[in-house]
Amino acid sequence: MIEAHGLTKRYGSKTAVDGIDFTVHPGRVTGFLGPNGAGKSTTMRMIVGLDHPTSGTVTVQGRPYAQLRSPLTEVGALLEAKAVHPGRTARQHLRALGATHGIGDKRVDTVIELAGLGAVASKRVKGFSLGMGQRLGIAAALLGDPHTLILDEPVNGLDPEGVAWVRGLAKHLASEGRTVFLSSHLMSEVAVTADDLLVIGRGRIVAQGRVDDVVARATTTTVRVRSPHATELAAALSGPLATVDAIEPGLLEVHGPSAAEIGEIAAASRFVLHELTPVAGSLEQAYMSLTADAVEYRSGGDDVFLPTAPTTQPEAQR
Ligand SMILES: Nc1ncnc2c1ncn2[C@@H]1O[C@H](COP(=O)(O)OP(=O)(O)OP(=O)(O)O)[C@@H](O)[C@H]1O
Repeated sequence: MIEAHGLTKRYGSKTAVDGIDFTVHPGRVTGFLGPNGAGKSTTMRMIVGLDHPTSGTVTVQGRPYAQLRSPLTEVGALLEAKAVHPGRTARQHLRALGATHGIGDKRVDTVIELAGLGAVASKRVKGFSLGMGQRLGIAAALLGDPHTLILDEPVNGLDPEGVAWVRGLAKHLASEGRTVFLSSHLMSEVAVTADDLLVIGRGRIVAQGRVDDVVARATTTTVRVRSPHATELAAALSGPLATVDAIEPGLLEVHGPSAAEIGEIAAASRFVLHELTPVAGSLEQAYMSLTADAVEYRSGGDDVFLPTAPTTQPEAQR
């Protein structure tokens, strides 16, 4: 379990993490989401003692990282800025790490195989692709068979097989009762991997809880309604509490009332329904809505990619 109380980190005048409280539970995968610069890496670095809080505390199994007796066997971390000697091979790197904790070659070989690095274990790390480097970082995090895993963007640079591997691995580790805390910008991946969410924006927690609950609170459920009486039904439904979009002839998307309420209204007017489907909001929609006010580095609009309109008429039209 990871617990933070009033956790704060300031760099000069910049408050990277602003007095946050959260709990990351064992036996679950917790996704850590937030826009660029929101404070995710800083928070993770504080959990593993690479940064010191300006104020507040963060503990793993009730203790600050610095007080853990055998850190590598208690907390495994994959953080972006990892120190890997480029001249070492993957196996040498893992053996050197293991040696600090009395972890033997057998375990090193196990994590090499687990991470799919068998074919390149004797190659120097400086020749590694981004994805191979990620796999090595994950192998290092697993080396001590820790009860808590902190993974900062673990799927960054991985091929589809690697992404699926991380997904399965995270779920498997959680099913063994371990605490798995991972950050990602890939909403589709988090949606299928995480049980819980912690969403941060500008250094503050903007949402936390079970994925389904966070999504349900941050989005509205839309109901797809197919009916030969769509036009009349749309008129009957429209009001201050409902918005109705006509998608195509005979198909409506209704925002506001529940499927049951729509069914009742349709029945009262004897409108036949061919479909009545609640469509839950997506994690991406929830994320966009939760962090809308917290995005510091926003992309330009679509128009920046579009060619500018010609200022002169083409020859043929003159
Ligand atoms: N060592 C540092 N010195 C000064 N400012 C820092 C330092 N580390 C982080 N920051 C600032 O703290 C804020 C939070 O950064 P952090 O890297 O934690 O964000 P993040 O959520 O991990 O972002 P990303 O998704 O882009 O990785 C940013 O404004 C960043 O510029």
